[in-house]
Amino acid sequence: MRGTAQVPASKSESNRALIIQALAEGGHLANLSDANDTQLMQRLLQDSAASEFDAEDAGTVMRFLTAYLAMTGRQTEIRGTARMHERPIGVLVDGLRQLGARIEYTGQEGYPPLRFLGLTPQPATDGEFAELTVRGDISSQYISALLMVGPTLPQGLRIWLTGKVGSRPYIRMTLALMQHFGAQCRDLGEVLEVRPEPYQPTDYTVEGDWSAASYWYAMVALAPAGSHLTLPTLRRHSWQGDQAIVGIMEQLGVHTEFLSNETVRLTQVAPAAALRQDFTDCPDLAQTVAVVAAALGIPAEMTGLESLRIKETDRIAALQAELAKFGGGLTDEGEGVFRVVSDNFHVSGQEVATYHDHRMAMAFAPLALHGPLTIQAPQVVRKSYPQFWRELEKTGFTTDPAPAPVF
Ligand SMILES: O=C(O)C1=C[C@@H](OP(=O)(O)O)[C@@H](O)[C@H](O)C1
Ligand SMILES: C=C(OP(=O)(O)O)C(=O)O
Repeated sequence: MRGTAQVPASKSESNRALIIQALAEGGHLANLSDANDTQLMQRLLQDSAASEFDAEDAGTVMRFLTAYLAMTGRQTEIRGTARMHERPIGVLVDGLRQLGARIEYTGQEGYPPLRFLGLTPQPATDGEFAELTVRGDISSQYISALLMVGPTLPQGLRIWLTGKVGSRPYIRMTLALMQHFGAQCRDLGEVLEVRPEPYQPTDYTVEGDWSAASYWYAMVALAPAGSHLTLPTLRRHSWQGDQAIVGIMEQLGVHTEFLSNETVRLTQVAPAAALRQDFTDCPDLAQTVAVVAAALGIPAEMTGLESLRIKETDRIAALQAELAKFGGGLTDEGEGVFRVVSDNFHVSGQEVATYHDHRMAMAFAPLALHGPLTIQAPQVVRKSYPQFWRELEKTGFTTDPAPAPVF
């Protein structure tokens, strides 16, 4: 395996930049992601008069747009796919209600769909900021959503975080982008503060997506000796926590060299005998790492996987079912510890179910380096990486059917 693979622009950065741009009422965004999640966010933000918004299966769209619609006082509704209606949103709705938003659940309490009935201006509190206490152990997206509307509130916002905070780097990314657009905000650990200073229209160029890059790392890890790959657009000084893939993959046999501040070259090194990794900060890397460790027969202990059960699918159950087809597994050792096991791992024409989850398709695809396999519903990749199958073909894989333009 040799060559260059293009990764998409970061969907997390793109979707934050779009919300902030809408609140800043200006600024040019370059290199927005072609991910469906981003294209969707862009379309919905342009459709300001819609009586109903469909966030489809995009968590960031559902959560960020909910805060945006609520705090701009819109009277409208938001819904999503059947799976989205199983992904909780109560923590965010509670926070927005405390800030004066009138929101109703039109289905099950605590879950989308939602109806927005307008905004009741809140009397100024004694303190400097409007204050919220928000638990951080379900999704960081609620916290990012609240932070981004913070500059528009008359008193700004102070958020006290409680519980184990997952996906922290995504909160830092939110604050960094807000600051880029002129917001005055501070990360004090358990407390996050946003001053009531408006955003300034500012330009921003979105960086390449480190979560998407993880699948190329997986391919280099599983490729024949002597393989190497170049990935442009990945920033050395990134706001994305999923850059953690650099350190994790070093242990799984992939070395990263920064050819410049925006290009990496991946080469092979000897892998470690075992891996222990906490995914609290980088949950989207878990599937990639589990599959590679199983395929290489490297015992891996994985922790911090709590949020995986409420993503596009129950990713723990999906990994367990699909790894088993190859002679691998993910065993629940209790107290939040999962172990990747593999016994005579072999790839010989198995069919991988993808559970409406782009990351299931992309995490299992690299196994094709060890034998033929079928990925069901390959179009799921459009959520974050529509060109994925095309890029695979460019680096020497053969897919049947060949990637269609819709991919
Ligand atoms: O804010 C974001 O852009 C994201 C935060 C993470 O979600 P959680 O905070 O729910 O873990 C991550 O899994 C998701 O893909 C994108
Ligand atoms: C969990 C993900 O996305 P979201 O929560 O935004 O749907 C993901 O992209 O892996």
